[in-house]
Amino acid sequence: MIDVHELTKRYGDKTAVDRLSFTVQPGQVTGFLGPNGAGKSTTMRMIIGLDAPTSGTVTVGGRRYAEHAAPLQEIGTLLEARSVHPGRTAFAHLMALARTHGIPRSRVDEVIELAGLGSVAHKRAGAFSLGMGQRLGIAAALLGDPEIVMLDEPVNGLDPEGVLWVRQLLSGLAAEGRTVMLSSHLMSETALIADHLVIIGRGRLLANTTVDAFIENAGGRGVKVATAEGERLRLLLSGPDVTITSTTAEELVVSGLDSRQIGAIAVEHGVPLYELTPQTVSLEEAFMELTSDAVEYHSAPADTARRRAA
Ligand SMILES: Nc1ncnc2c1ncn2[C@@H]1O[C@H](COP(=O)(O)OP(=O)(O)OP(=O)(O)O)[C@@H](O)[C@H]1O
Repeated sequence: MIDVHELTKRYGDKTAVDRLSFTVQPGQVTGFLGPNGAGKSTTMRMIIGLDAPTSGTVTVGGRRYAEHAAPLQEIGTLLEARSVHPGRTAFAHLMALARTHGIPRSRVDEVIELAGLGSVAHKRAGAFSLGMGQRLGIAAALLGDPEIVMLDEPVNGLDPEGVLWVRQLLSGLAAEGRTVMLSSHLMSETALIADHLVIIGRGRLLANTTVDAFIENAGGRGVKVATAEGERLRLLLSGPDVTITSTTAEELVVSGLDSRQIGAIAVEHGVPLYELTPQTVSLEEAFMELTSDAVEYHSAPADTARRRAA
C-alpha cells in the first residue's frame, strides 16, 4: 500500500502538490490522472524520496521509502524511461541494477522475457525506440519482484500491442495481490487499464473513485449502434439491466451490454449493423470538465484561433 497524507510541495511561489491525501490499495490497478502540470510526477518523486515534501508524509508498505533496506524489492518504479546509459545494452543495464540488490542473473533473464525484449537484449539501449525504452523501464521496475509497482506514463509511446501488453501485465500483478499505480494524462486509456482512479489538478485531489463509478457518473458505458432496423434491434436488446436511448430511428445508444454482446445478438437475428462504437468521448469529456479549472494553459478553441489568424 502507498499512503499519501497531506502531502505538499512548493517550489518558491509555486505549489506543485497541495495537501494531497490518498491511498493506493493492493490487489487493484490505480490510475493516477491529471492534466499536464497537475503534480503527478512531483507526487511520485516524493513517494520514492527523490524530492522532499515541504510538508506532509508518504509511506510505502508502511514505512518511508528511505527506511527500506532493499527498496527495489519493495517498490518497482518507472519514472524516467530514458534514464538508461545509451551505450549500455538492455541486458547490461538490468544486470548492473540487479547487482546492487543481490538479484540473480536468472531474474534478469526472466524480466527480459516478460518485457518482450529477448531479441534486443544485447543491443545498445541508445538505439531503442520509445516503446522499447518503455519496455526496458518496466523490466527494470519488475526486477526486484516488488510488492508495489509505480509507473509514470507507462503506455506513452507504446503501440496498441504494447498498450495491451501493459494492460495484461498490470492486471496480472494486481491479481497476485500487488499494489499497482500508473500515471497518465489520458482518461480513456487509463479507464481501460485501471480499476481505481485518483484524479488531481493543480496539485489537489479532485476525485478518488472506482473506474466504474466514474464511468457511471459520466453517463455510463454506452455503445452507439446504427441499423436500419432500429426498432427491432431495440426489442432484441431489451433486458432488465439494459438502457437504450435513441437519437434517430436508425441510431441507438445502449448501456448494460458491450459491443461484443450487441454484435452477437444482431448476427444471431440477422440484423445488419452500420456502426457499433463503444463511446469513450463522454469519459474524456467528464475528465476535461472535472479538471478544466485546473489546467495550466488553456488552448483557444480552434475557431477563435482561426478568427484571430484571419
Ligand atoms: N523542480 C521544479 N521547480 C519548479 N517548478 C517545478 C519543478 N518541478 C515541477 N514544477 C512545477 O510543478 C507543477 C507540477 O509538475 P509535475 O511535473 O509534477 O506535473 P505532472 O502532473 O507530472 O505533469 P506532466 O503530465 O506534464 O508530466 C508544474 O507547474 C511544474 O512546472
